[in-house]
Amino acid sequence: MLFSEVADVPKGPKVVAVGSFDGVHLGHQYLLRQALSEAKTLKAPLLVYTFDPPTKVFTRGEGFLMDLQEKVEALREVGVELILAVPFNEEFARRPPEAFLEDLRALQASRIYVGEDFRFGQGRAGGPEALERVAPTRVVPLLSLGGEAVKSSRIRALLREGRVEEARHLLGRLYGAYGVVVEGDRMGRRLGFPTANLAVHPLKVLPPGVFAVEAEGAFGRYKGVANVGTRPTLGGEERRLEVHLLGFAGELYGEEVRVRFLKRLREERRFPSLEALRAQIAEDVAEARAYFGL
Ligand SMILES: Cc1cc2nc3c(=O)[nH]c(=O)nc-3n(C[C@H](O)[C@H](O)[C@H](O)COP(=O)(O)O)c2cc1C
Ligand SMILES: Nc1ncnc2c1ncn2[C@@H]1O[C@H](COP(=O)(O)OP(=O)(O)O)[C@@H](O)[C@H]1O
Repeated sequence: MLFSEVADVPKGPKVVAVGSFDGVHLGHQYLLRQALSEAKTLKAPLLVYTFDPPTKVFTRGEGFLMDLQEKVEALREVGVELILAVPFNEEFARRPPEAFLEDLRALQASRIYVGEDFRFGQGRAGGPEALERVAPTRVVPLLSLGGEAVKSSRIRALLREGRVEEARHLLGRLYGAYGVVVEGDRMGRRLGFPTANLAVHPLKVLPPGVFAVEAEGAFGRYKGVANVGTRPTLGGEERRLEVHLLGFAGELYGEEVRVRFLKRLREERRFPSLEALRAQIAEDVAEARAYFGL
């Protein structure tokens, strides 16, 4: 169950895990598993109290790894059933730490779980000591992999460089994006490789480059090749995510498509001619086919 207001959450004592949980990565999963296990012992439900958008997206204009729909799905996969996602805006950011403690009291928190770096309230004034005034608080140390803490910002940085395989390793799942198929410039068909152009939220972090992907929707599940970039060969400007599905023929306009990034094939480049671009895309398809064993 998903709620957006404290008052709507069912009554009764509960374990509350608080955070932005952007990406629901391995560090988040590590924290949530501990919270779920203690909830089981206490015979109380676990509530994840999260912020939409993630606080840093709002305060620093950073991109996000997951929108609320994706986050809810990932939390459910970890076994979380109760989610409170409060809209994080100007007004919420200005709330004093005490207002947040009031929320936790109203939620009847009997245990609180936060990551080591969690701060709350205006000016990040509140920390774990203050949470202890509401309920015993477990401060979970940041999980480390490869000698570095697993953090959403580290995953965002990897993705900004197109490093989807390393991001997958820290996320514990493939990185994905989704959107409704919109009309493009109708060049794909002329090139021999029709591409579904996905309307993706402008703040969604997308890895630049050409990738072997899986694509899924009401139309089925396909392997494919995707390009994330501005299409410099065609003088494009805005960022796009386009996917060509292998072995598919049909109409996709208006369909929702979800793409998962498996392997980076190369950088996007500017080609001297459409013919050179076409030849390169044919090579990308051959490389993806080999990767998938098709
Ligand atoms: C696998 C793949 C790789 C691509 N690589 C490039 C690239 O390196 N440079 C580029 O300018 N466009 C690249 N494109 C984008 C094509 O220019 C684009 O698919 C074509 O313009 C069709 O656009 P449309 O869907 O708007 O008709 C690539 C597309 C695909 C599917
Ligand atoms: N194998 C395929 N992969 C992706 N889209 C396909 C495929 N076959 C047909 N299509 C359809 O063709 C459209 C893309 O053709 P394209 O010429 O690139 O047009 P547009 O510029 O409007 O994207 C897709 O939106 C989809 O409806």
